[in-house]
Amino acid sequence: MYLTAYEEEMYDGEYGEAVEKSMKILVALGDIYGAERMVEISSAQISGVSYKTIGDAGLEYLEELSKDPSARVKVQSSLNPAGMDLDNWRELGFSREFADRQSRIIDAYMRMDVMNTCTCTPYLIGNIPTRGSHVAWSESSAVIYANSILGARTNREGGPSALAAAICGRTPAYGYHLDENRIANILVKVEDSLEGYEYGVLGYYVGKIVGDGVPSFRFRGQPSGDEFKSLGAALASSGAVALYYVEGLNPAVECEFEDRISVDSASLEDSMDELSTTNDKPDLICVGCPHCSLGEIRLLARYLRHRRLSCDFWVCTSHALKVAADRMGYSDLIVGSGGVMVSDTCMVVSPIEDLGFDVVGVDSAKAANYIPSMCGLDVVFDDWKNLVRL
Ligand SMILES: C[C@@](O)(CCOP(=O)(O)O)CC(=O)O
Ligand code: SF4
Repeated sequence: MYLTAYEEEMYDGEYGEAVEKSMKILVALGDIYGAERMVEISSAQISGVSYKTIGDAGLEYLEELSKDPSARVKVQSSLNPAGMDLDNWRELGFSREFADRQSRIIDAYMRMDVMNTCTCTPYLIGNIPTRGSHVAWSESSAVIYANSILGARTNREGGPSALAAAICGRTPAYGYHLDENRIANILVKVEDSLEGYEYGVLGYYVGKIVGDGVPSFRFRGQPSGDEFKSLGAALASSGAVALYYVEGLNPAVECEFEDRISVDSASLEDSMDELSTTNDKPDLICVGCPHCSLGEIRLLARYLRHRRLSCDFWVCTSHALKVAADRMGYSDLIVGSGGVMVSDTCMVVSPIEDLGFDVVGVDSAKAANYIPSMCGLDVVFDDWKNLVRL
Protein backbone atom coordinates (compact mmCIF):
# COMPACT_ATOMS: atom_id res chain seq x y z
CA MET A 1 0.00 0.00 0.00
CA TYR A 2 1.05 3.59 -0.56
CA LEU A 3 2.60 5.32 2.47
CA THR A 4 3.52 9.00 2.70
CA ALA A 5 7.10 9.84 3.65
CA TYR A 6 6.01 10.45 7.27
CA GLU A 7 4.11 7.17 7.42
CA GLU A 8 7.14 5.37 6.03
CA GLU A 9 9.33 6.91 8.71
CA MET A 10 6.90 5.67 11.34
CA TYR A 11 7.04 2.22 9.71
CA ASP A 12 10.86 2.26 9.70
CA GLY A 13 11.07 2.98 13.41
CA GLU A 14 12.27 6.58 13.24
CA TYR A 15 9.76 7.65 15.89
CA GLY A 16 10.30 4.81 18.32
CA GLU A 17 9.48 1.17 18.76
CA ALA A 18 5.81 1.49 19.75
CA VAL A 19 5.07 3.69 16.74
CA GLU A 20 6.89 1.23 14.48
CA LYS A 21 5.01 -1.73 15.94
CA SER A 22 1.69 0.08 15.64
CA MET A 23 2.36 1.10 12.02
CA LYS A 24 3.24 -2.49 11.19
CA ILE A 25 -0.10 -3.67 12.64
CA LEU A 26 -1.94 -1.06 10.53
CA VAL A 27 -0.07 -1.91 7.32
CA ALA A 28 -0.67 -5.64 7.88
CA LEU A 29 -4.40 -4.95 8.33
CA GLY A 30 -4.42 -2.70 5.28
CA ASP A 31 -2.76 -5.45 3.22
CA ILE A 32 -5.28 -8.05 4.38
CA TYR A 33 -8.26 -5.83 3.48
CA GLY A 34 -6.77 -4.39 0.27
CA ALA A 35 -6.32 -0.78 1.48
CA GLU A 36 -4.41 1.39 -0.99
CA ARG A 37 -3.46 4.09 1.51
CA MET A 38 -3.83 5.37 5.06
CA VAL A 39 -6.24 8.07 6.22
CA GLU A 40 -5.69 10.52 9.07
CA ILE A 41 -8.01 9.95 12.00
CA SER A 42 -9.42 12.54 14.38
CA SER A 43 -10.22 10.26 17.29
CA ALA A 44 -10.08 6.74 18.70
CA GLN A 45 -12.39 4.77 20.98
CA ILE A 46 -10.49 1.88 22.49
CA SER A 47 -12.17 -1.32 23.72
CA GLY A 48 -10.42 -4.12 25.55
CA VAL A 49 -10.29 -2.44 28.94
CA SER A 50 -11.97 -4.82 31.36
CA TYR A 51 -9.65 -7.23 33.15
CA LYS A 52 -12.49 -9.72 32.83
CA THR A 53 -12.33 -9.63 29.02
CA ILE A 54 -8.59 -9.14 28.35
CA GLY A 55 -7.10 -11.05 31.31
CA ASP A 56 -3.41 -11.22 32.22
CA ALA A 57 -2.27 -11.49 28.59
CA GLY A 58 -3.94 -8.15 27.78
CA LEU A 59 -2.65 -6.52 30.95
CA GLU A 60 0.94 -7.58 30.23
CA TYR A 61 0.72 -6.46 26.57
CA LEU A 62 -0.50 -2.99 27.58
CA GLU A 63 2.00 -2.56 30.43
CA GLU A 64 4.87 -3.53 28.16
CA LEU A 65 3.72 -1.25 25.34
CA SER A 66 3.11 1.72 27.65
CA LYS A 67 6.69 1.64 28.99
CA ASP A 68 7.91 2.80 25.58
CA PRO A 69 7.91 6.62 25.52
CA SER A 70 6.78 6.58 21.87
CA ALA A 71 3.55 4.84 22.87
CA ARG A 72 1.54 8.06 23.16
CA VAL A 73 -1.71 8.67 21.32
CA LYS A 74 -1.72 11.40 18.66
CA VAL A 75 -5.48 12.03 18.68
CA GLN A 76 -8.24 12.30 21.28
CA SER A 77 -8.67 8.72 22.46
CA SER A 78 -11.16 7.44 24.99
CA LEU A 79 -11.57 4.14 26.79
CA ASN A 80 -14.43 1.67 26.73
CA PRO A 81 -15.90 0.53 30.06
CA ALA A 82 -13.61 -1.18 32.53
CA GLY A 83 -14.51 -4.21 34.65
CA MET A 84 -15.42 -2.15 37.72
CA ASP A 85 -16.47 1.25 38.97
CA LEU A 86 -13.06 2.89 39.35
CA ASP A 87 -14.14 4.77 42.49
CA ASN A 88 -16.80 2.58 44.11
CA TRP A 89 -15.58 -0.95 43.39
CA ARG A 90 -15.41 -1.87 47.10
CA GLU A 91 -19.03 -0.88 47.76
CA LEU A 92 -20.17 -2.93 44.76
CA GLY A 93 -18.37 -6.02 46.08
CA PHE A 94 -15.46 -6.39 43.65
CA SER A 95 -12.37 -8.13 45.01
CA ARG A 96 -9.14 -6.30 45.75
CA GLU A 97 -7.29 -8.70 43.44
CA PHE A 98 -9.56 -7.80 40.50
CA ALA A 99 -9.35 -4.11 41.36
CA ASP A 100 -5.53 -4.14 41.45
CA ARG A 101 -5.26 -5.68 38.02
CA GLN A 102 -7.98 -3.46 36.59
CA SER A 103 -6.17 -0.37 37.92
CA ARG A 104 -2.91 -1.48 36.30
CA ILE A 105 -4.72 -1.69 32.93
CA ILE A 106 -6.14 1.83 33.38
CA ASP A 107 -2.72 3.16 34.44
CA ALA A 108 -1.10 1.66 31.34
CA TYR A 109 -3.66 3.36 29.08
CA MET A 110 -3.24 6.64 30.95
CA ARG A 111 0.53 6.51 30.43
CA MET A 112 -0.28 6.42 26.71
CA ASP A 113 -2.54 9.47 27.23
CA VAL A 114 -5.76 7.57 26.56
CA MET A 115 -8.59 9.24 28.51
CA ASN A 116 -9.96 7.09 31.32
CA THR A 117 -13.52 8.15 30.57
CA CYS A 118 -14.47 4.45 30.51
CA THR A 119 -17.70 4.60 28.59
CA CYS A 120 -19.20 2.97 25.51
CA THR A 121 -21.06 6.23 24.74
CA PRO A 122 -18.10 8.60 24.27
CA TYR A 123 -20.28 10.61 21.89
CA LEU A 124 -22.39 11.68 24.90
CA ILE A 125 -19.43 13.16 26.73
CA GLY A 126 -17.37 15.01 24.19
CA ASN A 127 -15.68 12.52 21.88
CA ILE A 128 -17.92 13.55 18.99
CA PRO A 129 -16.44 13.12 15.52
CA THR A 130 -17.72 15.51 12.88
CA ARG A 131 -19.62 14.39 9.79
CA GLY A 132 -17.29 12.87 7.20
CA SER A 133 -14.28 12.61 9.52
CA HIS A 134 -12.33 9.36 9.77
CA VAL A 135 -11.95 7.75 13.19
CA ALA A 136 -10.82 4.39 14.59
CA TRP A 137 -13.42 3.16 17.06
CA SER A 138 -13.70 -0.30 18.51
CA GLU A 139 -16.87 -0.50 20.51
CA SER A 140 -19.44 -1.94 18.14
CA SER A 141 -22.35 0.12 19.53
CA ALA A 142 -20.29 3.31 19.30
CA VAL A 143 -19.00 2.41 15.82
CA ILE A 144 -22.52 2.12 14.44
CA TYR A 145 -23.59 5.35 16.19
CA ALA A 146 -20.58 7.21 14.77
CA ASN A 147 -21.13 5.92 11.22
CA SER A 148 -24.89 6.27 11.17
CA ILE A 149 -26.00 9.11 13.41
CA LEU A 150 -22.86 11.26 13.44
CA GLY A 151 -21.90 10.56 9.81
CA ALA A 152 -18.26 9.85 10.69
CA ARG A 153 -16.36 6.92 9.14
CA THR A 154 -14.95 3.98 11.02
CA ASN A 155 -14.56 0.25 10.67
CA ARG A 156 -15.38 -2.07 13.54
CA GLU A 157 -11.87 -1.99 14.97
CA GLY A 158 -10.52 -4.36 17.59
CA GLY A 159 -8.98 -2.85 20.74
CA PRO A 160 -5.35 -3.35 19.58
CA SER A 161 -5.97 -1.92 16.07
CA ALA A 162 -7.78 1.15 17.49
CA LEU A 163 -4.85 1.71 19.86
CA ALA A 164 -2.33 1.30 17.02
CA ALA A 165 -4.33 3.82 14.96
CA ALA A 166 -4.37 6.25 17.90
CA ILE A 167 -0.59 5.97 18.32
CA CYS A 168 0.03 6.65 14.61
CA GLY A 169 -2.92 9.00 13.97
CA ARG A 170 -3.72 6.87 10.92
CA THR A 171 -5.90 3.95 9.89
CA PRO A 172 -5.89 1.96 6.64
CA ALA A 173 -8.49 3.19 4.13
CA TYR A 174 -10.77 0.25 3.52
CA GLY A 175 -14.31 -0.82 4.46
CA TYR A 176 -16.52 1.94 5.87
CA HIS A 177 -13.90 4.62 5.17
CA LEU A 178 -14.73 4.30 1.45
CA ASP A 179 -17.91 5.53 -0.28
CA GLU A 180 -18.41 2.28 -2.16
CA ASN A 181 -18.91 0.34 1.07
CA ARG A 182 -21.43 2.81 2.48
CA ILE A 183 -24.21 1.99 0.02
CA ALA A 184 -27.53 0.94 1.57
CA ASN A 185 -28.43 -2.56 0.36
CA ILE A 186 -31.58 -3.51 2.26
CA LEU A 187 -34.72 -1.50 2.90
CA VAL A 188 -36.40 -2.11 6.27
CA LYS A 189 -39.95 -0.78 6.52
CA VAL A 190 -41.05 -0.54 10.14
CA GLU A 191 -44.85 -0.66 10.01
CA ASP A 192 -45.70 0.09 13.65
CA SER A 193 -44.59 2.88 15.98
CA LEU A 194 -42.11 1.53 18.49
CA GLU A 195 -40.94 2.86 21.82
CA GLY A 196 -37.82 2.64 24.00
CA TYR A 197 -36.58 -0.89 24.48
CA GLU A 198 -38.56 -2.11 21.44
CA TYR A 199 -35.92 -0.45 19.25
CA GLY A 200 -33.42 -2.91 20.73
CA VAL A 201 -35.69 -5.81 19.77
CA LEU A 202 -35.96 -4.37 16.27
CA GLY A 203 -32.15 -4.16 16.05
CA TYR A 204 -31.76 -7.72 17.31
CA TYR A 205 -34.31 -8.98 14.74
CA VAL A 206 -32.94 -7.01 11.76
CA GLY A 207 -29.26 -7.68 12.65
CA LYS A 208 -29.84 -11.40 12.34
CA ILE A 209 -31.32 -10.95 8.87
CA VAL A 210 -28.87 -8.41 7.42
CA GLY A 211 -25.57 -9.71 8.89
CA ASP A 212 -22.96 -7.19 7.79
CA GLY A 213 -25.28 -5.41 5.34
CA VAL A 214 -26.20 -1.72 5.35
CA PRO A 215 -29.93 -1.35 6.14
CA SER A 216 -31.95 1.73 5.39
CA PHE A 217 -34.88 2.19 7.77
CA ARG A 218 -38.25 3.71 6.96
CA PHE A 219 -39.89 4.55 10.29
CA ARG A 220 -43.39 5.79 11.03
CA GLY A 221 -42.16 8.33 13.58
CA GLN A 222 -38.72 9.74 14.34
CA PRO A 223 -36.83 7.70 16.99
CA SER A 224 -34.90 9.65 19.64
CA GLY A 225 -31.12 9.66 20.02
CA ASP A 226 -31.43 7.22 22.93
CA GLU A 227 -33.59 4.92 20.81
CA PHE A 228 -30.98 5.01 18.03
CA LYS A 229 -28.40 4.09 20.68
CA SER A 230 -30.40 0.92 21.55
CA LEU A 231 -31.22 0.10 17.95
CA GLY A 232 -27.59 0.34 16.82
CA ALA A 233 -26.18 -1.62 19.75
CA ALA A 234 -28.54 -4.51 19.02
CA LEU A 235 -27.96 -4.39 15.24
CA ALA A 236 -24.22 -4.59 15.86
CA SER A 237 -24.50 -7.48 18.32
CA SER A 238 -26.92 -9.91 16.66
CA GLY A 239 -25.44 -9.05 13.27
CA ALA A 240 -22.21 -7.34 12.32
CA VAL A 241 -23.87 -4.12 11.20
CA ALA A 242 -21.65 -1.02 11.33
CA LEU A 243 -23.79 1.47 9.42
CA TYR A 244 -27.48 2.12 8.81
CA TYR A 245 -29.50 4.91 7.31
CA VAL A 246 -32.81 6.45 8.30
CA GLU A 247 -35.06 7.99 5.68
CA GLY A 248 -35.73 11.60 6.52
CA LEU A 249 -32.77 11.84 8.91
CA ASN A 250 -29.58 10.69 7.19
CA PRO A 251 -30.81 9.23 3.91
CA ALA A 252 -28.32 7.06 2.03
CA VAL A 253 -26.60 8.95 -0.77
CA GLU A 254 -26.76 5.75 -2.78
CA CYS A 255 -29.03 2.71 -2.45
CA GLU A 256 -28.79 -0.59 -4.25
CA PHE A 257 -31.55 -2.54 -2.54
CA GLU A 258 -31.07 -6.26 -2.95
CA ASP A 259 -33.88 -6.92 -0.51
CA ARG A 260 -36.82 -5.22 1.20
CA ILE A 261 -38.33 -6.37 4.48
CA SER A 262 -41.31 -5.22 6.50
CA VAL A 263 -41.33 -5.44 10.27
CA ASP A 264 -44.30 -4.96 12.58
CA SER A 265 -44.83 -5.53 16.29
CA ALA A 266 -46.01 -9.12 15.66
CA SER A 267 -42.76 -10.01 13.84
CA LEU A 268 -40.80 -8.87 16.90
CA GLU A 269 -42.67 -11.09 19.37
CA ASP A 270 -40.46 -14.18 18.91
CA SER A 271 -37.29 -12.09 19.31
CA MET A 272 -38.74 -10.56 22.45
CA ASP A 273 -39.27 -14.07 23.91
CA GLU A 274 -35.87 -15.32 22.72
CA LEU A 275 -34.11 -12.56 24.64
CA SER A 276 -35.20 -13.95 28.05
CA THR A 277 -33.70 -17.22 29.26
CA THR A 278 -35.95 -17.67 32.34
CA ASN A 279 -39.27 -16.64 33.90
CA ASP A 280 -37.67 -16.32 37.34
CA LYS A 281 -37.63 -13.00 39.12
CA PRO A 282 -34.36 -11.07 38.65
CA ASP A 283 -32.15 -10.50 41.68
CA LEU A 284 -30.37 -7.68 39.86
CA ILE A 285 -31.81 -5.21 37.36
CA CYS A 286 -29.34 -3.33 35.15
CA VAL A 287 -30.03 -0.47 32.80
CA GLY A 288 -27.49 1.41 30.72
CA CYS A 289 -26.38 -0.81 27.85
CA PRO A 290 -25.08 1.19 26.08
CA HIS A 291 -24.33 3.57 28.95
CA CYS A 292 -27.25 5.79 29.99
CA SER A 293 -27.57 9.33 28.73
CA LEU A 294 -28.41 12.08 31.24
CA GLY A 295 -31.91 12.19 29.74
CA GLU A 296 -32.40 8.48 30.47
CA ILE A 297 -31.14 8.93 34.04
CA ARG A 298 -33.60 11.81 34.48
CA LEU A 299 -36.55 9.61 33.48
CA LEU A 300 -35.39 6.83 35.82
CA ALA A 301 -35.03 9.28 38.71
CA ARG A 302 -38.47 10.80 38.13
CA TYR A 303 -40.10 7.38 38.00
CA LEU A 304 -38.30 6.02 41.07
CA ARG A 305 -38.70 9.07 43.30
CA HIS A 306 -41.64 7.63 45.30
CA ARG A 307 -40.95 3.95 44.76
CA ARG A 308 -38.95 1.32 46.61
CA LEU A 309 -37.05 -1.24 44.52
CA SER A 310 -37.41 -4.88 45.53
CA CYS A 311 -34.02 -6.07 44.24
CA ASP A 312 -30.58 -4.65 43.42
CA PHE A 313 -30.71 -2.06 40.65
CA TRP A 314 -27.74 -0.71 38.70
CA VAL A 315 -27.80 2.39 36.54
CA CYS A 316 -24.69 2.09 34.36
CA THR A 317 -23.25 5.27 32.93
CA SER A 318 -20.05 7.22 32.44
CA HIS A 319 -18.35 8.92 35.36
CA ALA A 320 -18.93 12.27 33.63
CA LEU A 321 -22.69 11.80 33.42
CA LYS A 322 -22.86 10.39 36.94
CA VAL A 323 -21.35 13.66 38.16
CA ALA A 324 -23.96 15.58 36.17
CA ALA A 325 -26.72 13.34 37.63
CA ASP A 326 -25.35 13.97 41.14
CA ARG A 327 -25.59 17.72 40.64
CA MET A 328 -29.15 17.46 39.35
CA GLY A 329 -30.20 15.36 42.36
CA TYR A 330 -31.07 12.42 40.08
CA SER A 331 -28.54 10.12 41.75
CA ASP A 332 -30.06 10.83 45.18
CA LEU A 333 -33.52 9.89 43.92
CA ILE A 334 -32.21 6.63 42.41
CA VAL A 335 -30.18 5.76 45.50
CA GLY A 336 -33.14 6.75 47.72
CA SER A 337 -35.28 4.09 46.04
CA GLY A 338 -32.63 1.43 46.61
CA GLY A 339 -30.69 1.71 43.33
CA VAL A 340 -26.98 2.30 42.70
CA MET A 341 -25.29 4.63 40.25
CA VAL A 342 -22.54 2.57 38.64
CA SER A 343 -19.95 4.35 36.54
CA ASP A 344 -17.09 3.18 34.30
CA THR A 345 -18.41 -0.36 33.88
CA CYS A 346 -21.47 -2.40 32.95
CA MET A 347 -23.42 -5.63 33.50
CA VAL A 348 -21.53 -7.41 30.70
CA VAL A 349 -17.86 -6.49 31.24
CA SER A 350 -17.88 -6.51 35.06
CA PRO A 351 -17.70 -9.87 36.84
CA ILE A 352 -21.35 -9.81 38.06
CA GLU A 353 -21.23 -13.61 38.02
CA ASP A 354 -18.87 -13.41 41.05
CA LEU A 355 -21.17 -11.11 43.03
CA GLY A 356 -23.79 -13.74 43.93
CA PHE A 357 -26.46 -12.86 41.36
CA ASP A 358 -28.30 -15.53 39.36
CA VAL A 359 -30.90 -13.72 37.25
CA VAL A 360 -30.34 -10.33 35.67
CA GLY A 361 -33.18 -8.15 34.40
CA VAL A 362 -32.23 -5.91 31.46
CA ASP A 363 -34.02 -3.59 29.05
CA SER A 364 -31.21 -3.83 26.50
CA ALA A 365 -31.38 -6.38 23.69
CA LYS A 366 -27.59 -6.25 23.40
CA ALA A 367 -27.07 -7.00 27.10
CA ALA A 368 -29.70 -9.77 26.98
CA ASN A 369 -27.88 -11.27 24.02
CA TYR A 370 -24.44 -11.19 25.75
CA ILE A 371 -25.06 -11.84 29.46
CA PRO A 372 -25.75 -15.60 29.15
CA SER A 373 -22.45 -16.21 27.31
CA MET A 374 -20.26 -13.51 28.89
CA CYS A 375 -21.49 -13.89 32.49
CA GLY A 376 -23.13 -17.33 32.47
CA LEU A 377 -26.27 -15.93 34.14
CA ASP A 378 -29.96 -16.07 33.26
CA VAL A 379 -31.64 -13.03 31.79
CA VAL A 380 -35.10 -11.50 31.89
CA PHE A 381 -35.59 -8.98 29.09
CA ASP A 382 -38.31 -6.35 29.41
CA ASP A 383 -39.02 -2.65 29.53
CA TRP A 384 -37.35 -1.18 32.63
CA LYS A 385 -40.68 -0.04 34.03
CA ASN A 386 -41.99 -3.62 33.88
CA LEU A 387 -38.77 -4.96 35.40
CA VAL A 388 -39.02 -2.53 38.29
CA ARG A 389 -42.64 -3.59 38.90
CA LEU A 390 -41.87 -7.35 38.91
C1 LIG B 1 -19.51 -6.21 24.29
C2 LIG B 1 -18.76 -4.91 24.21
O1 LIG B 1 -19.70 -3.84 24.19
C3 LIG B 1 -17.91 -4.68 25.45
C4 LIG B 1 -16.84 -5.70 25.68
O2 LIG B 1 -15.72 -5.38 25.01
P1 LIG B 1 -14.29 -4.99 25.62
O3 LIG B 1 -14.19 -5.56 26.99
O4 LIG B 1 -14.26 -3.49 25.66
O5 LIG B 1 -13.37 -5.55 24.61
C5 LIG B 1 -17.86 -4.85 22.97
C6 LIG B 1 -18.50 -4.57 21.65
O6 LIG B 1 -19.69 -4.81 21.37
O7 LIG B 1 -17.76 -4.05 20.79
S1 SF4 C 1 -22.03 -4.44 26.86
FE1 SF4 C 1 -23.37 -2.66 26.66
S2 SF4 C 1 -22.97 -1.34 28.45
FE2 SF4 C 1 -21.32 -2.85 28.30
S3 SF4 C 1 -19.71 -1.83 27.15
FE3 SF4 C 1 -20.91 -2.97 25.67
S4 SF4 C 1 -22.48 -1.53 24.95
FE4 SF4 C 1 -21.61 -0.68 26.82
